Amino acid sequence: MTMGEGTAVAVRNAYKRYSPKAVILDGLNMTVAEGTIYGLLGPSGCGKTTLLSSIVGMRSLDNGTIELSVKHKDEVGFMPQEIALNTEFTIREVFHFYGRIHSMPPNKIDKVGAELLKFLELPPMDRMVGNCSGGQQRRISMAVTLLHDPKLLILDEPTVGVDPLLSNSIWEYFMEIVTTKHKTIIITTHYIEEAKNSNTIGLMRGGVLLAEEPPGYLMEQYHCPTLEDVFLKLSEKQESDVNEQTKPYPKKVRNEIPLKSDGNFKMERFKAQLIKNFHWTSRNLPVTLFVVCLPAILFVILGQISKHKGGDYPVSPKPIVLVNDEADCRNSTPYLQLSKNCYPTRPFSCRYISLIGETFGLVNYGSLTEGINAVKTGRAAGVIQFDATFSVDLMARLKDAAALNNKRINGSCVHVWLDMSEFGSTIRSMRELKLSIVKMMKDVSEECGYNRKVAGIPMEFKEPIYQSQDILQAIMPPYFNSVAFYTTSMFTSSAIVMERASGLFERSQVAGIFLGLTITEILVAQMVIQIFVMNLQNGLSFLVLYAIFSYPMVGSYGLAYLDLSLNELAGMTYGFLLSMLIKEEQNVAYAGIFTVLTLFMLTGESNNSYGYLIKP
Ligand SMILES: Nc1ncnc2c1ncn2[C@@H]1O[C@H](COP(=O)(O)OP(=O)(O)OP(=O)(O)O)[C@@H](O)[C@H]1O
Repeated sequence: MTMGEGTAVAVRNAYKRYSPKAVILDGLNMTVAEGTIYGLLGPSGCGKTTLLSSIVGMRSLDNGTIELSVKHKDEVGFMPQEIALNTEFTIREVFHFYGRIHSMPPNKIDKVGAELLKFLELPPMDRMVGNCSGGQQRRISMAVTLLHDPKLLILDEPTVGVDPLLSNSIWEYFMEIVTTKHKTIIITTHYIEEAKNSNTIGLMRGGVLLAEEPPGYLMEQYHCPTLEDVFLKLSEKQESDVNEQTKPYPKKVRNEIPLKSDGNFKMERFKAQLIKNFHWTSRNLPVTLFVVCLPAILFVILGQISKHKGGDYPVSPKPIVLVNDEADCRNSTPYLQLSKNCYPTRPFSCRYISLIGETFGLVNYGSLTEGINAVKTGRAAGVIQFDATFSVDLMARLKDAAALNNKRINGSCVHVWLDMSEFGSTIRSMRELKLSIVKMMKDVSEECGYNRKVAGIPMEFKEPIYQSQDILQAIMPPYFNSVAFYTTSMFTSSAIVMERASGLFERSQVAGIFLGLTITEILVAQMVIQIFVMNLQNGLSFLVLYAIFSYPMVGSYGLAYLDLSLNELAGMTYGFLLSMLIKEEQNVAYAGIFTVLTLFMLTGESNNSYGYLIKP
C-alpha cells in the first residue's frame, strides 16, 4: 500500500482481538490528513486506545497495515490515557528526562518547559508530580507530549479533568499549531461538543469507523443538530445492516512497528535513563537503604551471637534437668575405686556434670517423670539421667566392652531427652553433650593408664580444608549470597515493574526507550545504578563482618568480593527476567521470596547446619 499525498496516518483493514470472542478492530480503515485535527469518537471500550497504541507501535495488529508520514519516534508525541509520570520527580526532572530522550539541549528544555507551564496553568517547576492534583498531572502529561514539538500528536483523552476555560484554550492552541506549524493531531475525547473543533471526525463502533467526515458535513448530511444524534443514527443503521454471514477472522501476520528509533544505544537516551534511575534510587531511600543495609544488619545480629558464644549458636537459655540416680554431686565427692590401679576421685556422672555445667544451666530433679514434665511445660530444654551404676558400668565398658551384657551397656549410657523444637540451639546442645562425654571418657582413660584416643569414636576430624567447623562461620557465605541475590533481584525487578505500573514504559516506548533495540539502554542504565548500590551493600557488609566482628577470612578478600558480585549479577539478571514475565509488583515480590526459599531449602545452603550434627 502506498499512502496518498498529504496523508499523515493511513490504517487499512486493521484487525485486532484480545480473545477469539472479543474482536476489537474488525477490518477498520482510517485516513488522517496532514495538518489537521482528527477527533476519534466512540463509546467506552470500543477500541480507541487499542487503535491509537497500534498506530504508535505499542501494540501490533493481527492483520492489516498502518502507514505514517513520519518515520521516526522523535516525530511523535503520545499522551497515554494514564498519567504515566514518575510521581517522585519534580516537574523539571520529568521535563528533562523526556527532553533528553528527544535529544533536546537542557536550556531549550527549560525554555519550552516554562512556556508550557504558563500556558497549561501548571504549578512551579520544582513541585513534585505526586504533589500535583489529578488535573494538573494530566496537564503535565500533556506538556511532556508537546515538549519536543512533534509533528504528529496522538492524545488519548487529553482534556479529562480540565476546566472548560482551559480546555477551550487547549483546543485553540491545537487549532493554532495545526494551522501555523502544519502539525497533525489525533485526539480521543468523551466530550463530543469539543470534538466539533476537529477537521475530521471518526465515529468508531463495532470495530470499524461508521463515518469519517468533517463534523459540519456529518450533521448536514444526516440532518442532525448534534454529533451525538449523528452517532445514534449511524449506530442504528449499523445494527440494521448487520450481515448474518460472519466473515472469517483473517490469519495473524507479523506487522512491522511503523516507527523506528535511533539504533541500539544512544548516549543521550542512556543518560536520561541513568539520571532518572539515580533520582528514583535517591527518592526511594527506604528501599535503597533496605537493600544496602539488610545483609549488614543480619551480620550484626549473627556477629553479636558469635561474639558471645565463641562463634557458635547459643544453647537454649532454659536449664537442663539432671536426674542423677548415681550420686548427689552437690553434697559429696565420694571416693571411687573402680579397679586395682584406678582411683578416680569423683563419680563419672559428677565429672560429666561439671564439664557440661560450663555451657548449660543445670537444675536437679528427683524423678525422670518430673524432669520430662518440666520440658513439656517449657521450663527446661532437656533432661539428662544417670543410672545408679553409671560409673562402674562405664569403667567396665572402657576396659572390655565386648564382655558387657545389655543391662550394663545401658547403665553406662548418659540418657538424654531434648526439646528439639529450637533447631539451631538444639544442634549446638547435642554437640556439646557429645563432646563432653568423649572428653570425660578420654580423661578417665588417661587417668587409668589407657591411651586417651581409645575412648573417642574411631574417627578424627582434621582442620577443614574449606570453611570452618564453627557453624556461624560456615553458614555466613551462603547466607550472604542468598541475601545478596534476593536484594539485587528484588531491587532490579521492582524498579522496572513500578515504572511499568505507572505507565511510564508506554510513554517512553514511543519516545524510543524500551521495546525493540533500545532495551540495551534500559539494561545498562539499571546495571550502573545497581552496581553502585551493590558495592555500597558489599562494602558495608564486609566492614561489619571483617572489620567490626573480625571474622576470619580463610581465602582471599578479592575473590570473596568477586564471588559475591557475580552472584549479585545473577540476581540482577533474574530480576530483569522476573520483571519481564510478571506484571504486578507484589507478584514479583512473591516470586522472589519463592525463588530464594527454594534455593535455600533445596540447594544445600541451609544444609550446613545439618552437616554440623555429625561433626564430633
Ligand atoms: N490487553 C488487553 N487484554 C484484553 N482485553 C483488552 C486489553 N486491552 C483492552 N482490552 C479490551 O478491549 C476493549 C477495547 O479497549 P480500549 O481501551 O481500546 O477501549 P477504548 O475505546 O479506548 O475505551 P475508553 O474510551 O473507555 O478508554 C475493551 O473491552 C477492553 O476491556
